[in-house]
Amino acid sequence: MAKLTPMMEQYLKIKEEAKDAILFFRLGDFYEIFFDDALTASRELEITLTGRNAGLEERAPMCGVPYHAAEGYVQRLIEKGYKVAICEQVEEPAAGRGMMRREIVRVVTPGTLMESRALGEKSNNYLVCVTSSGGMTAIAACDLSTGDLHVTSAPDNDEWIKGEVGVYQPSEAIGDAALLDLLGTQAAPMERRLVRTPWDKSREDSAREQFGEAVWARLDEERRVCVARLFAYLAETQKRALGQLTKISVYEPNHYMILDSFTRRNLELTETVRERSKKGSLLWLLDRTKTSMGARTLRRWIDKPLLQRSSIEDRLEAVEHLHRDLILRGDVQEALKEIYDLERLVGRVAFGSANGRDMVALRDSLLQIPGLKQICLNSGSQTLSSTANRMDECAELAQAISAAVTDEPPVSVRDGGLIRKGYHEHLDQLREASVNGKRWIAELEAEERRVTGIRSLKVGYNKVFGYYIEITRANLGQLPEGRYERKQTLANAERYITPELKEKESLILEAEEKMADLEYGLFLELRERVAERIPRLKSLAERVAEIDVYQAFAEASAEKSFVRPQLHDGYDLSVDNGRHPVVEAVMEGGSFVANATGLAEDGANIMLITGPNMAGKSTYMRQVALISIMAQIGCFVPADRASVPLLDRIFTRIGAADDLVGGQSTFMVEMADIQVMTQQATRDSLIIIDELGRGTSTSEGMAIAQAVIEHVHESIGCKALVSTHFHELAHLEESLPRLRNYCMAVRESGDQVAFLRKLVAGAASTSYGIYCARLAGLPGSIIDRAYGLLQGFEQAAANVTSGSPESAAAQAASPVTAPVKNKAEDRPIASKFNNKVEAEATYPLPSNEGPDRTGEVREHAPATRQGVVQLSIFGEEERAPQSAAAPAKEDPIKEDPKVKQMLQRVREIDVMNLTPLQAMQMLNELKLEAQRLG
Ligand SMILES: Nc1ncnc2c1ncn2[C@@H]1O[C@H](COP(=O)(O)OP(=O)(O)OP(=O)(O)O)[C@@H](O)[C@H]1O
Repeated sequence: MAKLTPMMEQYLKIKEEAKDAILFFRLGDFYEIFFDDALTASRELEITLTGRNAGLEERAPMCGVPYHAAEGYVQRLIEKGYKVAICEQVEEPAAGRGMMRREIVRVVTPGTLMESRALGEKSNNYLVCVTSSGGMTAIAACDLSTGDLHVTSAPDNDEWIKGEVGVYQPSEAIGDAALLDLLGTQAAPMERRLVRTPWDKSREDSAREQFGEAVWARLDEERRVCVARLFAYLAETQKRALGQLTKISVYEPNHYMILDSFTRRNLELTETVRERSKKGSLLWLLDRTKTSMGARTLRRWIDKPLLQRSSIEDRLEAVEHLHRDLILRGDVQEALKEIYDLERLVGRVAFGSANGRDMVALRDSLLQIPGLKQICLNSGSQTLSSTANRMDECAELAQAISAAVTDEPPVSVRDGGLIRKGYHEHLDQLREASVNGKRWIAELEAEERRVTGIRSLKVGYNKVFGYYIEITRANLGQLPEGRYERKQTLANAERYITPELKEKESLILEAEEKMADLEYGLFLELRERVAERIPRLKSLAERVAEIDVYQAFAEASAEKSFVRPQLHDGYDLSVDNGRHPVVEAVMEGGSFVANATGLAEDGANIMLITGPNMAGKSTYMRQVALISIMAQIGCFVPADRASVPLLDRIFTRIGAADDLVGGQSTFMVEMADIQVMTQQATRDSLIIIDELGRGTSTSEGMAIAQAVIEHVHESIGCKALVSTHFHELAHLEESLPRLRNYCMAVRESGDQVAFLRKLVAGAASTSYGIYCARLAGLPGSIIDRAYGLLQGFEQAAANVTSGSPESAAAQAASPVTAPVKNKAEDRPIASKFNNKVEAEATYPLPSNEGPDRTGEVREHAPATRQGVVQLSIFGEEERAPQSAAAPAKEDPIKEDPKVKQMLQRVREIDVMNLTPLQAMQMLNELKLEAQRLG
């Protein structure tokens, strides 16, 4: 039996502790990686795979990286989603002893990075822990690099978990395995690849000790469970004190507007849908922050709009002052510019990696605080004053750093040059000794040249021999015998020493070594003092970040002509000349067309928007949501005037963001979203659905769309914006009193169509789909063929008889605004719907009039001016004709004998007993008859 070498035995023992990580095993100047880890690492890092005798029959696969370059390699593995365990030698090598002790000193994971290029300056790097207990799910999110720790909980609910975790865009998740699986299927909305580790170890006692009894006592049970597990993970991976974790911010989910991850993406709050880049998002537009802390806070605010009016008003008050007063804004910006990333600094102090330069940066930042505080106190803004009053200047800390640290310290903290003269007496003495020694040596050169007469004689230094006197071979003859001791012979020169020189040398070296040690010790003392003030520094950082976001809002609002929104506790949402802030910003020459919005409790709360492709429907609907979000984060809004209620939630179902996750079809994704919406929307929510009901057959899509709209209207009662290509749904305005039709105006001239981007009352009647296809540059042959086919379809629809092709049947069915299946199904409609059925015919339009008989809009006059026969089958109950439809009913055209005759025909049909196919045939007969009657 082969026997493992002792080193390999040690390796395998340690590897047991870090099974899910790649183990970096320190051997001298290298980290060596063995076995499967070596196969992975050599592949991922593109480093050579070798082998090492392990005492086994075969050599163990091995690869390695030099320890001084390890950070970059670790980094690359983390970015690829691995964890790395760093194993060091934890005792000095000594002769005659057996194996040196080695231990894992830290496990680096994506969610626990402390300092690396992967940490975006302006974004947090979160590790989340998700646990469920007693019917409640708790989520804790921690950014170890800044010391942020948030925790919340809610009754178990998959949608909530996915949405809430999505807010943090974590790079790593731990906790209950089942919950992690849930996150896995929703990986798409996350910014980065999510590394998941099931984790059930808990350290409640140490967590309680860390945050204090008082804080712990206030946490609900499920939140304690979650934090204790998170804490165990951090303790086991970091293996050091976590001084930066001083505070738990506990929040209730219902204190913020709820935005699920799809809505967040659809509205492009922090990244765009297509490129997933910050550029082009709301965050990008508003980010005028001057500090990294401010930038991270802005992102958090955008992700969590507030629901308490007073808190929003406080923010708006500060923004208003900074918006109005240019000088104030300028002063605040100047002060902020000099403030360093205090949060990350605090993280590095706690982690033990802060160096002299960090201290200088901290000092310079702290020196800005009194000035910033004064500016805010004099600003006249209550919010700014109260924030300033809560700012702890930490003046004694700035002083201590100033007194101790030189102005330009080196990167390393081990090699001296850190501590200022006059700070420490013994250090000054050592320095003096070293300086004197060096002066003596400098003088020695001149003196010996004089005595020997050798002008090229020089005193030099190297690491191996120390100080020496060097004389070139040519001058050796001049050197008096026995003056120096020979030390080293070079090709061209001899090097000598003298006892006195060696004496001075040891003085200097000793002093220097002592100085470096002493300086390091003094620096650690200072860092310790900073560490004691971490909680104060962290809350100072929060205040600074807050002020930074206020000025960013003010700056963007001034530049983009936003106005302060009026918030109220009521229902109605009313906006004059609202704009989409980002679309407007990227459009040249101020050509964005502003549009009003009015959604009222006693008027209409559902806007049904029809209109051609490319008309601006999605932009308009997103703009309404963005205005609400901007108001609720405390920013001014892109409008001439906006009066907005507090929305508890925004749901969006917008086509462009369709990520076909987990093999679901577009239609299934849509239906799943709608299901969540119908379940969770309240009266105070806003629903946005773009192109409701697409993705399935026309009649089924339309049927679903109508049913959903009716449900929103009757059962939820919230504000809703719905766009659809089913122009036939416009009739809903007659039966649903709180729904209004709108469309995007279009001007047709010849075969040109101009999109006016103006929202007007009334319904549109064509999609200009083929026209848009032409704009998109499809070949002329395809466009011509499409127009030809369209005509054919329309013709076929008009002539359809029993057994006709399905496509034609679908076309023919399109005017049937009822969930009639177009596949022949023999049950009568009545048995299927089992309720009141009503039939009605509409009549030909006079040729010079658009469908909008009120005459408000002429520009979207449709191409189809023939009459349609409409057969409506309503669900559940008979709906009395609504007042909105009344003018149409009294229309003199209805008195026309031909029309009367048609209406009579329709009323005679026994719709209740028709099968869907029969209904369609009947419909077409009616159409033909209408045509015959002219
Ligand atoms: N109010 C506006 N003013 C100026 N340009 C606008 C406006 N609204 C939209 N646009 C421009 O029109 C383009 C199309 O807008 P949008 O995507 O909203 O159309 P849509 O009606 O939803 O189209 P589709 O039905 O094809 O999705 C946008 O990319 C934008 O550049």
